[in-house]
Amino acid sequence: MNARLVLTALAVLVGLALPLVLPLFQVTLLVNVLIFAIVVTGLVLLTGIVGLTSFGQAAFMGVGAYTTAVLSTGAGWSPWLTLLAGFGITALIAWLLGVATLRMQGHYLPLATIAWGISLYYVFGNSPALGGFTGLTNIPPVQVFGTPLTSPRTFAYLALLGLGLSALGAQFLLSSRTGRAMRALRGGPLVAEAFGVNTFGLRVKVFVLAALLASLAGWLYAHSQRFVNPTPFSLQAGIEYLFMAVVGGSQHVWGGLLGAGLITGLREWLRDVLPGLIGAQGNFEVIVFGVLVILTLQFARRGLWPLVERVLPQEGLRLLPERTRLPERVKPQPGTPLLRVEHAVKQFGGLRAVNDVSFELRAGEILGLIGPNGAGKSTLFNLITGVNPATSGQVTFAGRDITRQSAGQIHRLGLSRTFQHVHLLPDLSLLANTMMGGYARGRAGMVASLLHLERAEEAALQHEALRQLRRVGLGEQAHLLAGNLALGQQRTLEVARALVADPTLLLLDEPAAGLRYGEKMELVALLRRLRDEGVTILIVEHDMDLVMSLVDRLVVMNYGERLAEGTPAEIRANAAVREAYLGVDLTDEVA
Ligand SMILES: Nc1ncnc2c1ncn2[C@@H]1O[C@H](COP(=O)(O)OP(=O)(O)OP(=O)(O)O)[C@@H](O)[C@H]1O
Repeated sequence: MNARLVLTALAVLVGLALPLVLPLFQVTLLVNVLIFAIVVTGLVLLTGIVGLTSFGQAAFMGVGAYTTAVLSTGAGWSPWLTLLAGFGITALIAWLLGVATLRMQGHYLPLATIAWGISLYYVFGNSPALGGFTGLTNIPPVQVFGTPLTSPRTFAYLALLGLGLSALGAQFLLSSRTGRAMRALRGGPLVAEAFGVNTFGLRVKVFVLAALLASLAGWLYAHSQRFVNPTPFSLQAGIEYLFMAVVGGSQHVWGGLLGAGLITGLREWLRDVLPGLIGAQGNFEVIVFGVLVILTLQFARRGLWPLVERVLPQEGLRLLPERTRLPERVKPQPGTPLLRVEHAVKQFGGLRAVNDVSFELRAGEILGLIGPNGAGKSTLFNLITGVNPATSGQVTFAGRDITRQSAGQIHRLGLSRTFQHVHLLPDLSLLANTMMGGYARGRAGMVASLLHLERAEEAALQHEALRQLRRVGLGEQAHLLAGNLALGQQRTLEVARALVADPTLLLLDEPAAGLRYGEKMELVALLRRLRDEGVTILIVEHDMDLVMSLVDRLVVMNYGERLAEGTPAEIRANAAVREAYLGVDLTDEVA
């Protein structure tokens, strides 16, 4: 029996018993904790996982609360209908805000959510139709099977259901293809885009989802209090939700509940004790929260939940039964042209980083791209992978013109890559990291993931990832965390991840950088084995020894131009290349 499952079941049982056994005052507090935890669950997904900060979650909560307050008191709508209305309005606002700000990197979203939080507070407070700063009263109770939930004890079960569904959906999402793409977004769009993720679309979706969770919380809040006023939906409340996420552990769904519980409980306690200690009335607890957040960031950067996690039993590798296999790509015949670069130019202002470079790569070969520092190798690499398009010239891959295509579109045509600086998800297992490479081979979207309806596809991805891990020699470590691997193994893991995409062309960006001699030898052996299995490889590398002993042909660049092209023996004998690599005696080095 899975120990974690038992603990979760116990936690659920305790949760179900609490509304019955606690004194009424504490049940009211519990209801608030559960409602706040729903908002923080959204922040876990948005801020903890994807890395986008929103100060506006309390305002989205306000949209849900005021929608139900207005429609259920003024128009006599059933609260169940007003919940849907709140979702509709929230989704529209969040989508508009997201589309306007999420295309841009940087602080646009946090600033926009601050503006949104402040303005909505004053809209609520200054609208007579919304009751101004006094708010709206006489909100009807929610009815379940004809029974009105008027007591906090019964209402707590509705809040528990709301949080339970939100947390379960969030957990399901995080353990899915979409969840892995969300995690990959955290370090910037580069990796996610390289594996075919529509990064902008995904950011908008997560932002809307987090807003919907806040809206649900607002609806619950309005019907638990039975009145609304603007205070709980102010910018300050929005900041407090971020505090909860940071203190609890913003990358964990359980961390959200822990943070909501700690901050809410602490606030009640401080409100009792602080005025006595200080001798004056005021919101002094906010100062304590500020100190608490600073201390958390100093001593437990990832919040308190990871500390709890350390003492919990660790989860082993749980494989789903494989029912189907992922469809495979038709591979080109060995020797047929696969990639063609023609007169490629890349201009950065006055600098031509790539100047009229042409070469061809045929299926089944390993081609090396070498050149001294600043020769333009990385720029050419970016131009082939769609990270940075060419200023002029043409790049053809698998018979298609990819010159103006995005990284994701090119990836879907069969090009898969590794990175010069390793980009892995250190907190995830090798298996989960490898599965990220198969993103473009899956179909399941966010809704299917939230509902756990993508298990057959997930199983197929798991088994394909495990096959690729075994192929590169990491099968035994599949359950370990990627962050615990040595650099050489991390680079090998990136190769496995790229292979899960079932590529026709594997692009390796300086795979030997930073490796020790033994690790380099292992890498060479692996790449040779892959070539023998028919994988086509383009490798950009500094290490001449490694390149010369591995590749079939070489393209040498210097000052942005193609200096030479040929077999390792021809390149070694080339006088111009020797000159470009002044001080590097190619003959000696390889001997
Ligand atoms: N985004 C950019 N903006 C302006 N100049 C750039 C940009 N990217 C690269 N360059 C310049 O283009 C030239 C080629 O750089 P590139 O990184 O492609 O060379 P490289 O051969 O990969 O070098 P290294 O081996 O050191 O990584 C360099 O002079 C570099 O400063």
